[in-house]
Amino acid sequence: MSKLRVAVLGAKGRIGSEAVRAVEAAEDMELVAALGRGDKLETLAETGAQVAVELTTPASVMGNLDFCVRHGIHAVVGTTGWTDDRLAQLKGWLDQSPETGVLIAPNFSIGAVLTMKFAQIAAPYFESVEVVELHHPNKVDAPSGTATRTAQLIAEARRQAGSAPAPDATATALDGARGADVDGVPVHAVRLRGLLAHQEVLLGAEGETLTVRHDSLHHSSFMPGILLGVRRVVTTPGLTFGLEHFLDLN
Ligand SMILES: NC(=O)C1=CN([C@@H]2O[C@H](COP(=O)(O)OP(=O)(O)OC[C@H]3O[C@@H](n4cnc5c(N)ncnc54)[C@H](OP(=O)(O)O)[C@@H]3O)[C@@H](O)[C@H]2O)C=CC1
Ligand SMILES: O=C(O)C1=N[C@H](C(=O)O)C[C@H](O)C1
Repeated sequence: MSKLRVAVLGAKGRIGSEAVRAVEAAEDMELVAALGRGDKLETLAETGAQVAVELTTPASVMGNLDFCVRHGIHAVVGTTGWTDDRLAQLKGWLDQSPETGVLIAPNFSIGAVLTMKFAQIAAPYFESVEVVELHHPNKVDAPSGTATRTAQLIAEARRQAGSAPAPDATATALDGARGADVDGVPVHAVRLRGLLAHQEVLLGAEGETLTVRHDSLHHSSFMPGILLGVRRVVTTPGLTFGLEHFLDLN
């Protein structure tokens, strides 16, 4: 069986360098390119890359995906910063290249994917729900992509169930004190030396609370999800948003 030809973009970064090692260690994959900032994207075509693993920055990701999709190179994307406008632009590119697949995974770790699922299930059963994400202080975006997605999924679950808005009597507040409002769900971001990537979903009802917490303690937690994404994206044309779709959780 021929090996999947894989490239990593953002190969010198925190998660990118771990992904390079994971692809090199995977028996069914061959690392054909490891690109950093300033390296030519043409290398992807020249080396015959079938899948690009995109782990750069919100400022770089769109240019890289434009190139990949135009060249029929599938992509597995962990980079954050996804807005409705960006997703619409990407879908437009994919319409012009209907055999190409792109997976965007707000989080590649199984625990984080399950946290999102559990939060979605629990959200309609509690009056109050808030999300707290905690990350290393080198992270450039807030709130995290995972927390944003979690809040969107919670909001959708509550909408579908006809849940009332969460109670909150706050009449005065300093800017930011109640967090960011993501689809009506407060999301709080902590940046702390010593942390990597952590999230708590706090749910409250009369007389009880439920906390769903996940901790990524090392970048290795993201690698099985990235490798699964690479294996599945080559046979999944179009846009897939969320690793759960490749885990058959839906
Ligand atoms: N989905 C998931 O499970 C996870 C997602 N992430 C996300 O992945 C992204 C990267 O995170 P992290 O590794 O911590 O960040 P880093 O800053 O450590 O890494 C990003 C790397 O990308 C490089 N880069 C920037 N632009 C380009 C470009 N155009 N082409 C190639 N390389 C480029 C940077 O170079 P330079 O240093 O020169 O700028 C840097 O080496 C973030 O958006 C983060 O949120 C992170 C962990 C898990
Ligand atoms: O920047 C990080 O480190 C991470 N980014 C992703 C996010 O924003 O959700 C995934 C994980 O939280 C680590």
